[in-house]
Amino acid sequence: MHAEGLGEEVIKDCEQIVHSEFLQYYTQMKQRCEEYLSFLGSLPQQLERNNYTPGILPVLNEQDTTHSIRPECSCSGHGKCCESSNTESSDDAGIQELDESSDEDDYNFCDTRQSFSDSAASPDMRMKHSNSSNDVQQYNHNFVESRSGKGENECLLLPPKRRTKLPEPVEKEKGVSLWSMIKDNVGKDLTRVCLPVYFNEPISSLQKCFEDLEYSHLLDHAYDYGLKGNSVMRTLCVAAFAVSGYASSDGRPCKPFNPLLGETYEADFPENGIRFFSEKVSHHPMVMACHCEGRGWKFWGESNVKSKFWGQTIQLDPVGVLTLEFDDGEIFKWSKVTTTINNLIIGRLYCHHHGTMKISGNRQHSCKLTFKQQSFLERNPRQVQGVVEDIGGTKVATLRGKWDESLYCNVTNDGVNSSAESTLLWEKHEPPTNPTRYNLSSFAITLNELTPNLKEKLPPTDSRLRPDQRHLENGEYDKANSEKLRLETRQRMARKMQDNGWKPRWFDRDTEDGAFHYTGGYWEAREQRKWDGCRDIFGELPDKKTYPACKM
Ligand SMILES: CC(C)CCC[C@@H](C)[C@H]1CC[C@H]2[C@@H]3CC=C4C[C@@H](O)CC[C@]4(C)[C@H]3CC[C@]12C
Repeated sequence: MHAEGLGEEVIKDCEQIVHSEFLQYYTQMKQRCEEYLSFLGSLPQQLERNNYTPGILPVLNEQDTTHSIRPECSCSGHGKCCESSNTESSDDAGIQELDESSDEDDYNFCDTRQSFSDSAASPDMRMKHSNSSNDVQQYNHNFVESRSGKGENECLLLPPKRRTKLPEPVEKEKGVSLWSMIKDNVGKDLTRVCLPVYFNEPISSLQKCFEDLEYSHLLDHAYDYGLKGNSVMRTLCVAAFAVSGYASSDGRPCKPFNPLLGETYEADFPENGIRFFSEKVSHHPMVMACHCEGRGWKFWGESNVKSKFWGQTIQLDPVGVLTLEFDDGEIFKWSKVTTTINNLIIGRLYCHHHGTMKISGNRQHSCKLTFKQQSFLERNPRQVQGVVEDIGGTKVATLRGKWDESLYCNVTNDGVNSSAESTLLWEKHEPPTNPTRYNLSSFAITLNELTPNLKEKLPPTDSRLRPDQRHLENGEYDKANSEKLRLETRQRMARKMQDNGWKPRWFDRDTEDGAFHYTGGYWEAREQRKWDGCRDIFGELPDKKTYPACKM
């Protein structure tokens, strides 16, 4: 370059660029090697677990790819935390249905076909922050990229190929206005109004719970940071994870399906190193319990929202605590903040999240996050701010960003900012290239996929087998509506079943109003396709003779 007459400064710049690109490449390769090594390390166990004949390798690029997560459950973390949440709103990984009390029970279904303008979801493109490129940020970027589907084919783990779009709708969309549905119910509790399927998205609330784990890699980072003794970064990553669960709620105007009592959902995502399971454990009140195992951590909780209808808005206050336990014994607990759904009657329906979330750890650090209340004149809505404090209450790090965009942190030393530059902790994935009318994220698009291979392995209770939801996904609206009505008739028996002592199949609780915890055994039962006690909840109503057999 000297010989070509280039100036010293230009040469330095070039060196810098080459150096930073090399560093980026190096980090990426290191990451991939680590994943590959951990995968290789887990192979003998997997082969043993799956009884593969020696010499015959399992097929890896299928939906049911096995991975290195221990199947057993540990709920030892319950109640160990030094402090629990201070928010009255709370909840689990989760998500639940708007209709908390009687959902579609006393339905007054009317099939008015007018304009369904509210749901014209348009995924808005947001400005990307082009900020500092330090190691953590780069590491996160690479990680996000290798998991976001872009780098899918290069990934050494050969993850199952997941779909990138929903099926083309069979029928033309029907237009129905929400106002036409609720105008005859003014003064009644809107949550009790039964809506036709056009207001639903083809996702059940159990699947929606799993959406909170889209950015589970943050927990993998948190685990690694903790092992290296960096407790502040661990706490920051946990906080980023807790916020990231809200990202997919942006611009989603439709209602998830309310699962039937005993409905379940499994998500085996070896490419993310996680295995998730959830069950609807109570209909009155509506509660879903979930349990997820990742690399070095477990996450569990239950979701249950208390809703208040204010006319043009609905306020949802989640109830329940989420627990995250790392394999080294560190535990964090938190509760979700309040969600308000706005513009129910006029305008574009949207929701916002507000309140304080206290993430309490049982060791050195805890974090307090504030989801700012949205004001009418707010120029910068959806903001989240937070502080990480040590046990003595000293502020050691701050966090800021937006729940629908990204989060940055600043670690402070002795109360002084150690660097003026913020570090990117988390950034929302790009919207899908094939947008859906429900505005689902790329991750959400994959959740209801049912391959023939997976179908064979599922229990009869899995959300993917729910016929009305499947019809909606296929754009068969009339069939979806009639199946929805049939299942709602069935659902009306749920209260009776619960009163008669119905018990969830995979979760249990110590006291009548205690927290549900996973009793284990789902993945083991799946290996043997032994679905004892799992009824065909989506089939025709059982006749009187067989009815008492349903675990009453
Ligand atoms: C009347 C109908 C059409 C309105 C549609 C309402 C949609 C937007 C509502 C229905 C149920 C709601 C969800 C219910 C519960 C939770 C859990 C909470 O911790 C985060 C928000 C979240 C995930 C809500 C997001 C908004 C939601 C999906």
